[in-house]
Amino acid sequence: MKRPKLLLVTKSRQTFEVFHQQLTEYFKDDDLQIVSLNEENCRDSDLILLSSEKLMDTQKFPAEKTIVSRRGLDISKLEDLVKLPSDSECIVVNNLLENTDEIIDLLKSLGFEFNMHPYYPGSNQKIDGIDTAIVPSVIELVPPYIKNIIDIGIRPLDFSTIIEVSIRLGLDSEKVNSQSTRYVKEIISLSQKLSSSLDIVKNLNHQLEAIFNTVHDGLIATDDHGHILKINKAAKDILNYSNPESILGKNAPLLFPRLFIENKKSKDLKETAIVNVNEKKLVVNKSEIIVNNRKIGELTAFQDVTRIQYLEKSIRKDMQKIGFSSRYTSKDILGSSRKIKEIMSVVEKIAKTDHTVMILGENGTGKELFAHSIHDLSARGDGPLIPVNFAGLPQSLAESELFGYEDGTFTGAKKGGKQGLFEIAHNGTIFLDEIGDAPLHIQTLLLRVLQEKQVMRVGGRNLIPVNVRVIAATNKDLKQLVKEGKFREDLYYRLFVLPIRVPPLRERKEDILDLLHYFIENNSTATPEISPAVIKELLDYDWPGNVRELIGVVQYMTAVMDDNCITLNDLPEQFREKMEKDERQENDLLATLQKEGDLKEFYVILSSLSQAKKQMKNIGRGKVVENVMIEGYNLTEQKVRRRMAILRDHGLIYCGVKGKGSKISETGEALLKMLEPTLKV
Ligand SMILES: Nc1ncnc2c1ncn2[C@@H]1O[C@H](COP(=O)(O)OP(=O)(O)OP(=O)(O)O)[C@@H](O)[C@H]1O
Repeated sequence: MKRPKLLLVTKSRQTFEVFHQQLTEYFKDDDLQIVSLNEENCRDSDLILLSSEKLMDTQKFPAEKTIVSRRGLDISKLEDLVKLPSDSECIVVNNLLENTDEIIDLLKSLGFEFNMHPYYPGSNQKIDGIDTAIVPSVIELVPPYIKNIIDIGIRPLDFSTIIEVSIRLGLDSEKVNSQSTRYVKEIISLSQKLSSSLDIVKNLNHQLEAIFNTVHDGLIATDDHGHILKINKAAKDILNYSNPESILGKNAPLLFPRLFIENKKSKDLKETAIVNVNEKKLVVNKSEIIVNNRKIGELTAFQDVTRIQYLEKSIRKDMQKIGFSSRYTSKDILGSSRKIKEIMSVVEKIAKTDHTVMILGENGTGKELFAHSIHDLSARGDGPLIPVNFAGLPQSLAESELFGYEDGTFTGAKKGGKQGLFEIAHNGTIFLDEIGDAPLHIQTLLLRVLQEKQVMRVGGRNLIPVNVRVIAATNKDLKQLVKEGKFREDLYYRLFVLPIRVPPLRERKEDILDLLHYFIENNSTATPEISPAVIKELLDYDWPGNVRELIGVVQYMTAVMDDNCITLNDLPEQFREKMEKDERQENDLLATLQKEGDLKEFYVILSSLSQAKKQMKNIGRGKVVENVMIEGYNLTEQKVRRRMAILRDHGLIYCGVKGKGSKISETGEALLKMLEPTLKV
């Protein structure tokens, strides 16, 4: 059988080669002879295949055996086109306007909706803002300002043209069929790729939708004309929108005028506006939605302030639970002494200022209690109160605890870094307890925060502004530490803006009874009876550990007492020592007095002075001798003088100089009381 001859007419050599290769893939060499254009071939070819209709005009081809090829796209190059967003602006480049238009038409017919502008030699227009070109292999024609070139390659013959060639030449179509399987496979693989990326997009969309609806902020996305593109559940809840009809596409400013129109007053998009809607106060923020460098609409985000206030409250409650808020208020400070009343009135005044406070006082006097009260009474009372105790803070940790650290600063450091206590105390108060124990390098950093009101995390480079009030406390003599070079003088002056001194308990003994009764009530179910002797011991005691020691003593007494009654036996160790010492001293005194004379003689001298004291009188030796005689004791003035000197030497009486008379002391009265039961006549 004669081998049919196909004349292939193309404009370029490259196209000829692509077509040739394609046809020989489908038809065996011995089935079909493919030839290029010359006169002879034109005459005796069985079929003429033109690559483009334009070629019809170049020469008179016999119409009955001429077909114009339909051209497709190289599937292997389609992927880049598919990835290009559908509303992209691009130029389509080719050698002639009509060839360019042909590609544009083809792409449109395939469903690509890019904004395509023809570009060919001589068109010379520069289209602003376009940086993508679609080009069938002729990359050299692409203008230099284009950054993104999508080469779709030389467009091959459309599959239908190959089928037509096979039919017109009466060729075996079995091979064509088998080849078509490969073509279909390519399409399937491409569409699989596409559908898997579509799946990813679908999943992403799904996740975005979920996030959109999970946030508590109201979110409304609108297009450039204010039509709603998307609205989340929170937005509908906040705006009380329960209309079941679809809200998408509706005009947002018409539907929610207060939210959109009132908010328009803020010119700056980033500005936050407060708008009243349905008796709710909403904080509104707007931002632009930008896609491919183009603004396509706006996102309006809003929160119900009442909800924020509620959240703040519950956070504050949580902070209280973990100790980040004041545990005590001024009502917790007990005591009715003049000193405590004075200090409370100072505390109230100090609390109204925002200055640094330095609380001085011995251990256990209640410095922490005062710090909490100042914070609680201040304008920062609703903010955090962060206590830092330098006595218990390891030196190695002090800096990172106070100032925080950045991610990756040390091995084992928390991912994402950690806030320091100063940052946590923002808008509140930091209580620097036992400040005298702060290491010198930390003192330097503290000074910097106090001066600059900014902190820098360990390993960080940014300064973080903090608004924190400082209350410091110490039981040490800071002035002395400054002299010894252990405390920075500049920090000392920074801290001593408002110093207050909490007096030790022994200087305000009136408070002992208030505190005693309060703590006893707190430590026992039924209020116990307290023997007066115990009260006397408690009032006489020096309380080196102050209120903290008193709490301990009450706990001890209520634990060991019998029959709900506290007696001398229930006093703890430190009292027993004192009582034994007192007893020893008493016995020593009695022994000394007895050595010097009759105890009764001392008794009458003391009793005579005690009587005079009751009458608010100081009496001289002569009067004492007189009184002693009245009592029936015949003591010479000399003897009386000697006994009075002994009493004076033991602190039982005071003797005035030059006839000013003498007076019984408190210890003298105590001894008198002790001797009374046995010696009183
Ligand atoms: N005036 C007061 N009224 C009621 N409780 C008090 C009073 N003063 C102190 N306390 C109680 O005494 C205990 C010790 O007080 P706080 O810890 O405030 O003393 P501090 O001076 O800070 O001691 P330190 O210097 O040892 O830290 C606490 O339990 C506190 O509640």
